Amino acid sequence: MSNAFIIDGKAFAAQLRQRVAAAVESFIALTARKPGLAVVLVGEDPASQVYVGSKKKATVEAGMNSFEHRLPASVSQDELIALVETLNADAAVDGILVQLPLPPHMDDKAVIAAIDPGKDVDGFHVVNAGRLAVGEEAFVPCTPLGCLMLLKDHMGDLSGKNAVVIGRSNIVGKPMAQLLLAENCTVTIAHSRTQDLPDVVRRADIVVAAVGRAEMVTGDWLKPGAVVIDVGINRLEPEAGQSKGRLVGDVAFDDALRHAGAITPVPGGVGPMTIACLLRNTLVAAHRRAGVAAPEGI
Ligand SMILES: Nc1nc(=O)c2c([nH]1)NC[C@@H]1CN(c3ccc(C(=O)N[C@@H](CCC(=O)O)C(=O)O)cc3)C=[N+]21
Repeated sequence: MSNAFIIDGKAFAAQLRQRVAAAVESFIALTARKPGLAVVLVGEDPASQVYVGSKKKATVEAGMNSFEHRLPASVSQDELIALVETLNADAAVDGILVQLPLPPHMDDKAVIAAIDPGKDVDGFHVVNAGRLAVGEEAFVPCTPLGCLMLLKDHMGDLSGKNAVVIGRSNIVGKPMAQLLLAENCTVTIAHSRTQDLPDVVRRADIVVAAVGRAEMVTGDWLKPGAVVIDVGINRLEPEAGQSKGRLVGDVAFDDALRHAGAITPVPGGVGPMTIACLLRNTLVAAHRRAGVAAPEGI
């Protein structure tokens, strides 16, 4: 079989960011204020600092306000929740993102529960998870939303397709399955206890890999022509003479290329879509809070 089509998430994300930036201009013309995203980072995890930095840059490039709050890892959960409550009450803040993971002395669930669901642009609050599950308008977590956009752009109608989601996290696996179900896919959620995982994956027209294990899905697991969305971002050990290891996904990319119909690369696939969807959700939150209709098709 010939090589798979490579789905360019980076290019799609750049276009989405342009559409968001244009809609931000119209929003400002209408309301005389900029949409605002507050990002809260607790502690000094280097990877989290990089992500927060790129979110800030993208937010400002889209014409929105970025409010960054960096707190020491020693901060108490009550102090963090007090900050979230201040942001809930701040009229200039449309979206609130508390960077995960939080330090071990904190309960992610309690902190997320403190976020106003109308400002929960990560879509992690139980109110948004519940709305998604019952088919009401909800903020959808950015990574699965970005995956769905790439799938629909590449495949068109997804009705009746067999989709296998590998991974059952609240952040990716579960909302991804809900979105695919809403698109009329037949959805299987596979996970670490799934029996005969390669056989389960072999039935899939659509494979979304979100397990966090480097290059776990190999080409022989794939039905020929399957569309593969690789959510994993894993850094390998550095090779001799290198300071940084390579970034790889949960799919063995070169191997999968010979079996798949299409596949997202890592980097340059799902990652950039996550940030673009965060801007998109913030734009939508701003419109809802202002009581004006959000533009179609964003
Ligand atoms: N409350 C919260 N919301 C999040 O959305 C959230 C979070 N916490 N914690 C951490 C994860 C991770 N995450 C990524 C975003 C963009 C890339 C991204 O753009 N990656 C680039 C490359 C990055 C690189 O080179 O290191 C790519 O895949 O092409 C990756 C990962 C958002 N997260």
